[in-house]
Amino acid sequence: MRIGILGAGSIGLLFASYLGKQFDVTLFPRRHEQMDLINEKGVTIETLDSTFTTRVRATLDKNEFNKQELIIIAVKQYHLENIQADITNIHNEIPLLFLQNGKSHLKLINHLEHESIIVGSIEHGALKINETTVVHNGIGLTKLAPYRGEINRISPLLNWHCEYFQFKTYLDYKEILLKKLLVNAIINPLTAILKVKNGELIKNTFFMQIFHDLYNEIIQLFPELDSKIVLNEIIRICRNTENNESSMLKDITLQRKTEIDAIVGYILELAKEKNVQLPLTNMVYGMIKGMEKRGIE
Ligand SMILES: NC(=O)C1=CN([C@@H]2O[C@H](COP(=O)(O)OP(=O)(O)OC[C@H]3O[C@@H](n4cnc5c(N)ncnc54)[C@H](OP(=O)(O)O)[C@@H]3O)[C@@H](O)[C@H]2O)C=CC1
Ligand SMILES: CC(C)(CO)C(=O)C(=O)O
Repeated sequence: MRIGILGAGSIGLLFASYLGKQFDVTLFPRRHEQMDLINEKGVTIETLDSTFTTRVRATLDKNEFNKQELIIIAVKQYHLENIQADITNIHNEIPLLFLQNGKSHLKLINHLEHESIIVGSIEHGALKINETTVVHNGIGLTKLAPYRGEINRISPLLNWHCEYFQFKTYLDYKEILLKKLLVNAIINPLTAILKVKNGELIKNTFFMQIFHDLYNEIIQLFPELDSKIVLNEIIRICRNTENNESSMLKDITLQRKTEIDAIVGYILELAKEKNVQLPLTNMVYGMIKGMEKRGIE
């Protein structure tokens, strides 16, 4: 199966390293410099117990999209607008897989005319440390569900077994995205504000109290979910990715824009519609927006 990966950041490199062991992978980075380095050195991954390099191709040639049998979109939410035209030009019969945190990408996806669109929720922790190297800091699942069309179009991927890199399919994309939204609404801003790795949130009793308070405030918006089960899932992901720096902490450290609007902003919009006050969530949102502004100025 020929797989194209659009975006060669933490997640793009993570997917390329594992999938490149089994499939014919082409990475589509944004910059020439990164393309050359990937073509020269391959992609190296550091896992808990080993380091290995996978040879994959990298290109900036967008015509190559249409030679793929699956395109994985591994850019941030706020990059999607810039690549919307590229995605629209991909032939409609090529399946697309979107891996973004948050839920804002659903608006863009809805406008696409592709026959098969899959959305994913990643529970791995990954950190790009240079243009060709990623550290796999937390082993988790990638949950996939069809947004439109048949998920079986990517059955070679679904049937492939790799111990540290597993996929599981679900029927209801709304449920997996909503649960992941809650994971990111708690872990990402708190780790970015407190400047701690994910595991610290559940090891430090004071941080854990803040975690619970924020969670209890947000979960009231979603009476359809079992509060205890979701809480345990968030704690499980924190534990599995204990050594990871969340993608939001990474963005704040590098003074980049974060995905706060697609995650916490989305929840605040929903609260407004439901006429529910979320003071803690508002505060957390303001803190991240303020830190972002300070970084960008
Ligand atoms: N990292 C993690 O542990 C996890 C991340 N996620 C989610 O996965 C998604 C990707 O995150 P992550 O990999 O961490 O983000 P990164 O910021 O590490 O990577 C994003 C990449 O997209 C590239 N990019 C931006 N615009 C373009 C473009 N026009 N063409 C090609 N490439 C482009 C950037 O290139 P450049 O370097 O040139 O700017 C960058 O390499 C996010 O939605 C995130 O929330 C989900 C779970 C875990
Ligand atoms: C799974 C988790 C919390 C890993 O850090 C993540 O989604 C992120 O960092 O964005």
